[in-house]
Amino acid sequence: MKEKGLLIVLSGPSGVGKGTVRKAIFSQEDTRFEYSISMTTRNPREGEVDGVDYFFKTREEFENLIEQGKLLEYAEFVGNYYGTPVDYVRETLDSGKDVFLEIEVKGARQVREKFPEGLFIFLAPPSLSELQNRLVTRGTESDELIRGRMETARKEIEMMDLYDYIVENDHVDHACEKINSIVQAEHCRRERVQLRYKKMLEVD
Ligand SMILES: Nc1ncnc2c1ncn2[C@@H]1O[C@H](COP(=O)(O)OP(=O)(O)OP(=O)(O)O)[C@@H](O)[C@H]1O
Ligand SMILES: Nc1nc2c(ncn2[C@@H]2O[C@H](COP(=O)(O)O)[C@@H](O)[C@H]2O)c(=O)[nH]1
Repeated sequence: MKEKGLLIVLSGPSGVGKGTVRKAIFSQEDTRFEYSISMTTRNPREGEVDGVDYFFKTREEFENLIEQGKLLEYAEFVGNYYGTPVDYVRETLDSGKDVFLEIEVKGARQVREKFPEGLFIFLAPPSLSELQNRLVTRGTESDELIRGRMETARKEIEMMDLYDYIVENDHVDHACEKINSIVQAEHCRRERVQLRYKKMLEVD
């Protein structure tokens, strides 16, 4: 039987740099991950493309997806819905490929319940003031929305211990290197465990 892929969940507060780090990882030639494009009800930002950055949905469409059980997880984040399409994730993992999710903390908790064998990585900011600085510099949210995201960030940072690994995003290159090393080490660990089971079963 084909080995299933690894489900990698990158989470952390808004503005910490999840998207930047994910794009840097995916721009590497030898990347072995498949990115799961999320659904959202928020309006596209300038330059965002439907089906590339997100699948943009109306609230009604999103609520229908929830009712039909089409989402692996979903959450309301500062006034908008965000969710992960379940069929894509399951089919890609079944085909043996690693799937990479970039989602907020409430969603990551739901994924943990359904996929306890997943690899959960929290991307942390060097400090709260640097987080705020990144949100302000990005310039995509109003002051009021930034305040909302910062309030949520404080609660999210309290959940950091629920993750398998915490990676500080001080420099994008360092964060990418750490994430790639964690995934590589996790694959080796899992292969060793499987080999040990196989041997045990052969002896019995
Ligand atoms: N290591 C870093 N040092 C300095 N600035 C960074 C770093 N990583 C990302 N940034 C900048 O911080 C801002 C927020 O980054 P990004 O949009 O990737 O965050 P995010 O966590 O994906 O946010 P959201 O969850 O809201 O989508 C961007 O302007 C980005 O260029
Ligand atoms: N629970 C989920 N959270 C998601 C998903 N896709 C993105 N996100 C997170 O939402 C916030 C806000 O995103 P933004 O693009 O409006 O800045 C951020 O933390 C994203 O990581 C998802 O499918 N599920």
